[in-house]
Amino acid sequence: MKHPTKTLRSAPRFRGDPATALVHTRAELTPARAAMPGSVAVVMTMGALHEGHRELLRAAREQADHVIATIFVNPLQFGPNEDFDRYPRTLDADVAVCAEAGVDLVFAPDRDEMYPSGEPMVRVNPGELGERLEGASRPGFFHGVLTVVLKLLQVTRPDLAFFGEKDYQQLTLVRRMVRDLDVPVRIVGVPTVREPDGLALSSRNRYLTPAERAAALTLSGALRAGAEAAAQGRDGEAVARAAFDSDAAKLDYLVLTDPDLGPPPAEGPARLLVAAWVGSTRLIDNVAVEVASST
Ligand SMILES: Nc1ncnc2c1ncn2[C@@H]1O[C@H](COP(=O)(O)OP(=O)(O)OP(=O)(O)O)[C@@H](O)[C@H]1O
Ligand SMILES: CC(C)(CO)[C@@H](O)C(=O)[O-]
Ligand code: BAL
Repeated sequence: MKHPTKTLRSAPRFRGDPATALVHTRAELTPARAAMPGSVAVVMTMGALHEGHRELLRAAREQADHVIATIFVNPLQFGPNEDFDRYPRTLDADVAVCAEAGVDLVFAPDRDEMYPSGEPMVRVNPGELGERLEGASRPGFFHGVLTVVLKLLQVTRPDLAFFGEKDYQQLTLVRRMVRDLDVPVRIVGVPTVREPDGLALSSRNRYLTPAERAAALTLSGALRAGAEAAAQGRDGEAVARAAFDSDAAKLDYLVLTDPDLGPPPAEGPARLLVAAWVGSTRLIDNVAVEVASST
């Protein structure tokens, strides 16, 4: 069911849709945001929207009076040899998804709008957690992510902001940033949406050939095996490594941690995380684990 939305009179309508406005500049965003009474949620994306993003939008729609979606492929978080140029850009389809999900306002700035002075001199430092896992393979990645997340929080001024657990380290660091820097917003994590066969939805899945799509199942398969083993008191990380098919994909990391990405607990809630290359595509995934004591 489409949730009712309140019309914002001060912003241009997307293709005449009465409920969803599309804006590209802060000058347009500011009055449209100011015209939103009640609570506001933001869902930040890089576009190429899929069912995972739809779940974030649904959760936001349920928990706030108004929803703002942002669509911006942030150059600051891409390394020099990464896929910034290749990243899918499907704005028309994305705005249609947002309209269908009952989003009030889509903010889709270009690079100059977000970074009018070029590369920002001042950036958010994610600390040592930003150097591990994703940060080890993608130097500067979390500086870029947290900087743009903070900027988008400043311009949208939401009460709630929704992030997917698929990017678990990102979610963890956004929570830390908000706490450490006293940003007045509540961060809401949304469980990972998967294909029926277990593959975590990701915009980068579009890069996969059919053979690579099949090979990519080794990520979720290994996590499942590891989680089951840990729940039975066995070494979840070791079992997951053994289950990972290194002919199908090239492993980057596969680690068991505590829920805050610290050392793994002997017992209780934990997280198992994986990153791997499938052909030229780098994919990540993770699951919640309940470690049973081995004694
Ligand atoms: N399968 C998913 N389930 C839940 N949330 C998701 C899923 N995929 C992405 N998200 C969330 O959507 C938000 C926007 O992510 P983004 O636009 O980068 O999509 P993505 O699929 O993660 O792309 P990429 O393939 O580049 O990693 C993030 O908070 C991300 O965690
Ligand atoms: C949070 C985010 C939109 C910042 O560019 C991006 O990292 C993403 O899509 O997960
Ligand atoms: N999905 C997180 C953003 C990125 O991988 O660049």
